[in-house]
Amino acid sequence: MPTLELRHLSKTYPNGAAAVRDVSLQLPAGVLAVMVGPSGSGKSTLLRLIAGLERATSGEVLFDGTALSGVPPHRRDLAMLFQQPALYPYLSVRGNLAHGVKPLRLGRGEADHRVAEAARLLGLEPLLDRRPQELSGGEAQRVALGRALARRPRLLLLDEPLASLDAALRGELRGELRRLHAALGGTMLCVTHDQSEALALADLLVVINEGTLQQVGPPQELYERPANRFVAGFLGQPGMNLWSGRASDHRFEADGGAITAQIAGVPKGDMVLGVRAERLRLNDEQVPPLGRGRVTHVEPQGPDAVVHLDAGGARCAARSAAPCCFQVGDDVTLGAVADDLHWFAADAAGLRLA
Ligand SMILES: Nc1ncnc2c1ncn2[C@@H]1O[C@H](COP(=O)(O)OP(=O)(O)OP(=O)(O)O)[C@@H](O)[C@H]1O
Repeated sequence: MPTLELRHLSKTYPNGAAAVRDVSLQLPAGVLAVMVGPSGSGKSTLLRLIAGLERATSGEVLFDGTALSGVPPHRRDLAMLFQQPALYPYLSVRGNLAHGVKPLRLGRGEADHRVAEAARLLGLEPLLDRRPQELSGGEAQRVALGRALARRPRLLLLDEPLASLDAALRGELRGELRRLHAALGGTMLCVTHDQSEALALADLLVVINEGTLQQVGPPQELYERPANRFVAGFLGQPGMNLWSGRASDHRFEADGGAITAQIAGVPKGDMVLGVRAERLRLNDEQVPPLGRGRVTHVEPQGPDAVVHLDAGGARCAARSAAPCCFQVGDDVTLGAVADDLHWFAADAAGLRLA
């Protein structure tokens, strides 16, 4: 039985914003799921609906098969962690952790044990007597996480918990979240708009756009076989190269004519060709050619570089090992093996064809 199930969940705010549209989703027990999507795509609204902080316009949230409508937030066996940790300024770290378990009315011994365990797991022991204003941003976020974990909720909802931290701390806390999840079990649903964070964290990735669920699955599967053009373009740094064009007689020609490819097994007509930047080969005679492009700029990224190109008026990008041998203005051959070509419908839904 899945822990959390959303059935045809929709939310339209009184101002007419349709933030969540007919979302159905099942999260198996014990999974670390990460929801990702652009700003304004409805991620926070979905979390708030699950937590009971917003009322759904239609549809249901079920927990272990039981509908939660009418169950107030504090009666749901879940904890929610926000982007800005809301700690009680007049309580010490110990007091803040203890406050998390207060509503559970545990015996003194058990409450103390939960606080000590959360402090140990999150490395907060040296900070237990400090006040929130004496903590760094990362420490404060760890206390908020510890307070949520001390309750041992069966479902932990995290809304951009790492967004206010610098890159190094984000990486550290990301590792901690994974470790805590492995140590404590329970189901976690974490929201982020940072897709590289999502790829690194998730057992299960949930992609949402304009309030609509786009695809759910293991991150690598979504990266390698995106279900539609949105997922293809959203995941990846940079997102997948996408060329609109037309196919006929086993041959695709992109608008502008600079890119062509052989195709089999897809219908004729308007469609979109996709190739991941790391699979787009430059001046590589070993792979079938797709066409030609001109280098517009080169972005060094340490171990490799992103080479941006113009191919017949369409922009695209390729990854090239460092040191990068391409320069602005270079005219290069683009190529890719057949297995690295993705085909999508040209209509608004943009579903994967092959
Ligand atoms: N309380 C509200 N009243 C009216 N409209 C709202 C409210 N909260 C959110 N919205 C609208 O609903 C849509 C989804 O917002 P939501 O905050 O859920 O998106 P998000 O994906 O979490 O965005 P972000 O990544 O920027 O936090 C947006 O169009 C937003 O303007």
